[in-house]
Amino acid sequence: MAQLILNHLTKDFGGNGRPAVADVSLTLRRQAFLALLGPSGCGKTTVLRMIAGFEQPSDGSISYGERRLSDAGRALPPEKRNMAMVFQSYALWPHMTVAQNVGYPLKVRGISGAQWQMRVGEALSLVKLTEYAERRPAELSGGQRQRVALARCLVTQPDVVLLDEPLANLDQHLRKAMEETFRAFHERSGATMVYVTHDQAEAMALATDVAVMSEGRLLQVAAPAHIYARPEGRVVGGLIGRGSILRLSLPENGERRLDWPVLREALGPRDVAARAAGGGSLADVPPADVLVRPEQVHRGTDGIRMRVVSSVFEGERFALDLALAMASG
Ligand SMILES: Nc1ncnc2c1ncn2[C@@H]1O[C@H](COP(=O)(O)OP(=O)(O)OP(=O)(O)O)[C@@H](O)[C@H]1O
Repeated sequence: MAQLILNHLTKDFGGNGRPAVADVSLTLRRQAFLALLGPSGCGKTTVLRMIAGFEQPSDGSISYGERRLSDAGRALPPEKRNMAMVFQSYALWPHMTVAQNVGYPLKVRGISGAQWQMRVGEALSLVKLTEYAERRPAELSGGQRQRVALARCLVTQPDVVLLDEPLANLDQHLRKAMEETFRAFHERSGATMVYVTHDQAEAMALATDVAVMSEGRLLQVAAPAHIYARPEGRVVGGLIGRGSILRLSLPENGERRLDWPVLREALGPRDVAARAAGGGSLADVPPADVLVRPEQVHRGTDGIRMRVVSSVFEGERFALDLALAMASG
């Protein structure tokens, strides 16, 4: 089965700073749904644009199965890649009806008549817009417009669908509903999807794989549950899920997962922590980053004292911001 392969992909726009994308390698199996996540300016859109063929790599290559799509020497034009891209701005033709917008890529490919009707009808039905076929984009809500853009993508039966923050312009409620549409779209189309987002909750909800980038580099790629449980380093730990990262001197026992007694001692006075290390002093042990998730914090008699800095009502629960006596967060 064909795979999308990024091999040491690099893009340098020629400024004085670091490359926009630096040495990114990634293999995506067919039907994977990759969420590309990271802070603003980390290179997500540039990766997407290179896959689509709108930018040429400065180094490295992109292949789909055996087929080389681009490298620093040559690049297959976007229309020859059998990919489709969905933008934040929808990019619909205002003078065309919904059906004409959806069917436009078929028309460009010379498909008309009954075949055109059937494929447009199927695509509209999938995004639940059959009744809106004759409307114009101006007569639709933001969510409906985005569904038209998705349907237009679906009719071409692309191998790869590239989505650049497709829900960024929608309100929270609509985003949730659209996540369902994306899931159905993914199942139905069987395409490989690459989805750029700032929103880690959205990424976790939709993706089969999450890739985190920072400053042009790929930091970690893993399934959502894995990256949540075992983020590599401060940047990924800070981006994925909620939690606090504490800097603590810990006894070196090679364990990544800490039992509460060990953590309690590390949070306590230094001489107690030193005992946990086997009698030596922890003063020389370089501090390590310890990620604590909200669901791992329990109230009990065996605990340590914390101060409630703030309490925010979130519907089914309160979110408390807690401060330790010795560390912030
Ligand atoms: N055409 C260009 N010419 C020069 N520099 C560019 C160009 N496109 C992007 N860059 C730079 O490359 C870096 C990465 O940009 P990119 O748009 O890929 O980031 P991003 O992660 O998608 O950001 P955001 O989440 O804000 O959209 C940025 O520093 C940006 O200024």
